[in-house]
Amino acid sequence: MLAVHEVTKRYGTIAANEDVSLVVRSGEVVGLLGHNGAGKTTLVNQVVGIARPDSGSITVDGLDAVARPEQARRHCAVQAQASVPIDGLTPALAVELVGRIRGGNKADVRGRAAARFERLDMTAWKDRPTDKLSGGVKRLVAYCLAVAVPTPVVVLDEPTNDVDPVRRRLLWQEIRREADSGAAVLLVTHNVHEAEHAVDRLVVLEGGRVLTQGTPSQLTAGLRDRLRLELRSSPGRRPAPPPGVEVNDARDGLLNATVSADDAEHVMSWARAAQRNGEIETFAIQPASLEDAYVQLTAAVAEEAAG
Ligand SMILES: Nc1ncnc2c1ncn2[C@@H]1O[C@H](COP(=O)(O)OP(=O)(O)OP(=O)(O)O)[C@@H](O)[C@H]1O
Repeated sequence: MLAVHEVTKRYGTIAANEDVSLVVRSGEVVGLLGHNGAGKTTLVNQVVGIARPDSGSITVDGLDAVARPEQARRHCAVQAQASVPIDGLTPALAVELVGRIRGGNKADVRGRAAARFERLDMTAWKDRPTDKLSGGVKRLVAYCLAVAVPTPVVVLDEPTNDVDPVRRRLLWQEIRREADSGAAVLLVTHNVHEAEHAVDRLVVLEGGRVLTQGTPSQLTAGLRDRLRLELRSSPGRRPAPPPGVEVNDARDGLLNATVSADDAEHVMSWARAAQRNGEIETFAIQPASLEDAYVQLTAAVAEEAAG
C-alpha cells in the first residue's frame, strides 16, 4: 500500500535520508523509530509530497507520489508533528469541515467522528471552542482531523505526544482499529516502550539510513538470553551487585543492570536475601525489551562512528 524504494534526500551536505526502503502493507502498523535528526520527518514529508526525493521512488496506493504528489496525497491521511490551527472552531465542527473538504458525505463524516470521539473518551470536549482545550486534547483532535475520512494510507507523526496515559491507550487501540479496517499505517514515535506492544513492524532510522527493520520480537531476538534487573536500594544502602550483573545505570538508589539468563537464578536468590535483610526495597527481573535492543543497536552505531 505504501512503498518507499531507495529514497535519498540531501539538504546541502546533510544526507537526511539515504537509500531508505520500506513497505507498509494494508492492515499493518509500522513504527518509524530514530533519534532526533535521524530523518523520520524528512521521510514522512516526502511520502506526503511536501518534499521531493533527490532519487528513489515512493508509491501510495499504487500511485507515484513523487511524480504526482497531489494525487497520492488524496489517498493518504496525515497527522503532522506541528499542531493544527483550528482556533475558533469546535472539534466536532473542525472534523466535519475537514471531512467534507476531503470529499466525505456529511452523515458519514459526522457518524464516524461521533463514534471516534466516544471511543477516545472526548465527547465532553467535542463542542468546546478548541482554543480552550488542553495540549493533549488538541493532539487528539489533530488525530481525528487526520482520519476524518478513511484513506488507504495513514501517516502519523508522534500522535501520542502530550496525551494522558489513559487516552494514549485508547488512541493506540484506535490506531490498531484503523489498520484492522484495511489502512496501511506508518507511525513516527519516540516511545519505544509503547511501540513494542502496538506495532506490527518497526523500521529504525539512524543518520538518514535504515539501521534495521523487523517485528518487535525479531529485533529483540539477539537479547533473548539477556534479562534486565531493576532494583531500588533502601535509603542509605548501596548493596554491591553479585558477579554476573552488568550495571547499565545506577543513580538515586535505582539500579538498572543486565543479567544473563544462566545467572538469573543466583541473582534472584541474592536479591531476595538483600530484600530480607533490608538492603533493597524492591527488585524485578524481566526479559530484555525492545528499548534495550534499540539502545544497544544505536549505541553500537555511535561507537562505530566515533571510531
Ligand atoms: N529543510 C531542511 N533544511 C536543512 N536541513 C534539514 C531540513 N529538514 C531536515 N534537515 C536536516 O535533516 C536531518 C534529518 O532531520 P529530520 O527532521 O528528518 O529528523 P527527525 O528524525 O524527524 O528528527 P526529530 O525526531 O527531532 O523530529 C537533520 O540533520 C536535519 O537538521
